[in-house]
Amino acid sequence: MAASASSAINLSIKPSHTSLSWKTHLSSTSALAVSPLSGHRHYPRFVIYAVGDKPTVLVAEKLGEAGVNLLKEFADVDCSYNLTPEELCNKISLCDALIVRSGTKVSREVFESSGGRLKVVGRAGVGIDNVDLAAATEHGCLVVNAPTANTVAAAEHGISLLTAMARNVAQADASVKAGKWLRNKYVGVSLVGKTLAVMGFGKVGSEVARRAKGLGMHVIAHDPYAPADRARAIGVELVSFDKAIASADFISLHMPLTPATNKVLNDETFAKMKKGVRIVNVARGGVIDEDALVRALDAGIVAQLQAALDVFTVEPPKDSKLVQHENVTATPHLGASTMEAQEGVAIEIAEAVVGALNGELAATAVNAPMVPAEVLSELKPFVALAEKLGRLAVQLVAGGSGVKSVKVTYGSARGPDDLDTRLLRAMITKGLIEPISSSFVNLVNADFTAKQRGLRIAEQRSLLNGSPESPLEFIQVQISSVESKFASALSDSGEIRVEGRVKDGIPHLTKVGSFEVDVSLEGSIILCRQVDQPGMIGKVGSILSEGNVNVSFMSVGRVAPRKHAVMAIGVDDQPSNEILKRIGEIPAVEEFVYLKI
Ligand SMILES: NC(=O)C1=CN([C@@H]2O[C@H](COP(=O)(O)OP(=O)(O)OC[C@H]3O[C@@H](n4cnc5c(N)ncnc54)[C@H](O)[C@@H]3O)[C@@H](O)[C@H]2O)C=CC1
Ligand SMILES: O=C(O)C(=O)COP(=O)(O)O
Repeated sequence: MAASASSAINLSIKPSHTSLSWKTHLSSTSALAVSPLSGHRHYPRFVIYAVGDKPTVLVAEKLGEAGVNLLKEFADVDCSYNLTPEELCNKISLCDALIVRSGTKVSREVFESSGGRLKVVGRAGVGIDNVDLAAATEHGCLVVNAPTANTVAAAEHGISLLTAMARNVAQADASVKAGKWLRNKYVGVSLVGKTLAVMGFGKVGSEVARRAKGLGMHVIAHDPYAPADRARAIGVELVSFDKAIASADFISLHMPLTPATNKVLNDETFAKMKKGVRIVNVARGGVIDEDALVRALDAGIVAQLQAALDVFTVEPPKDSKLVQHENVTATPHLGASTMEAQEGVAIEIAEAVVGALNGELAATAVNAPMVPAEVLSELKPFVALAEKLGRLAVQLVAGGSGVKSVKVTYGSARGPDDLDTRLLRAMITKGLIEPISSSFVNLVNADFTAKQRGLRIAEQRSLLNGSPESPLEFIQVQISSVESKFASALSDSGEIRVEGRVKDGIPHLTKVGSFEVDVSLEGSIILCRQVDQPGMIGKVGSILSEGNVNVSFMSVGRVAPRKHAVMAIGVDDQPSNEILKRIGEIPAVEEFVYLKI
């Protein structure tokens, strides 16, 4: 059994508004808390739900036509380019999704201004450094990108800059246009046999490496996370950062901008480079300390240092010293700008955004687990079960208790590595939190919301014998250190315990406390503890039928004949207060609770 846990503060249970019970806990039949999204809850939708019939997608930067057309089949599309930050914040509360490229800052203010409506941000490209991911996650907003369609375009642009810089193409072009003919001034250097250090050996970096090999260069790479066999397959040696920058004639940057890569080329690192090194940056401006680069260029610390830059810390760049420098070749962030890449990126992001708005898990999710499609289809019924068990368990907690600690046990015949529980944990969290708060919980923000509310969820596996055909046999949810409004839901060790299984694709409640029951988790449930005796099912059934409440399922779990029994009754309709009161007044009924699923 493996256990993992998230950290905790305190989750207070408000006075019951989603469940009713008599005898052990008297409360009124106040209105049920129904979120505007609750109509979708019975579907295994993982991430988000579109609000209204047609969602609205704001496309804030130029997107290829094929992508816009694809979006229009599904959504109202508002293509508004060049919005100021204020205009974006004003518009966003009317949008379910936002699509941007690198030119739009999707800041915390954008998420805060959305009033909870913004559910997907699509980045039509790779780098997501212009999106505040922490704020997106806190607001339950999925961020997806289009990570593959512009790889070749960026690699080709890197190679263009490399070759153009080696032969002073940009400078020579400008001088010819200025009426000069300076054949001696613009003598270049050859690429063949020179060492190229590729910094960041991911998709773009490895394509640059492949092309540079074709130009006869000796290619080394630095990437702490790249698999050695991928490098070996292309004939590239992975080396340390210091070795890469010290031995390179050319350095090409292809890592993302992160706290670790911010200004990774600086005064200190420039000083370690070879004389005459040439640097290409098609990644992000922020990986170079631009002031240090200007200093290195000016001081000639590195003789004939040259740089070819497609990206800048601030775009368009404000530092004219850098872009005006004679040894600098500059392009306006054109790496992804080919016709082919832009069409590809537009389709890739439109499909991801539409999928996410339809509640599918996105394969390119940046701030949520990516679950392969085949795993997803297997897990679907268990995802529904997980949410319902969470929802039931929390409704069994007596008002005033603080839920801090939840233990989830997954009963499975599969090996420990064969079950991805992130989705299940998120849905249990959703079930636990939504009935008692106004929070909207989804796969994106489940762990964050749990942590923020002080809800610790420990997961463990119970390895079962038997056929591993199904990913799971049962899920058990236990809430410890709380009082229950239905004492029979407490296990021998004092935790609220509910357990469920999937039968014929439908989630069933199969255990409450120590009592075995079997009731399908659809509609709502009445749990009743009574002294086991003939006629109980009939009595409860006839009271419900007098209230025109349709019973979908009934099951009785008992410890022994004529001793205590728990009756679980599935009902399609919500019984009135009066009907519930009459059930409570049956003399053999010791306690009961009405639970909304
Ligand atoms: N100029 C442009 O228009 C374009 C720029 N880009 C930028 O290029 C960069 C790379 O893109 P992809 O190759 O698609 O991403 P990727 O994720 O496939 O590759 C990035 C690589 O950088 C590595 N890395 C992470 N931290 C590192 C560190 N501290 N030192 C060295 N390597 C590190 C990662 O392990 C990964 O292998 C991104 O910043 C992206 O935004 C991408 C496309 C177009
Ligand atoms: O994909 C990336 O990371 C890029 O930098 C491309 O940016 P763009 O979409 O052209 O603004």
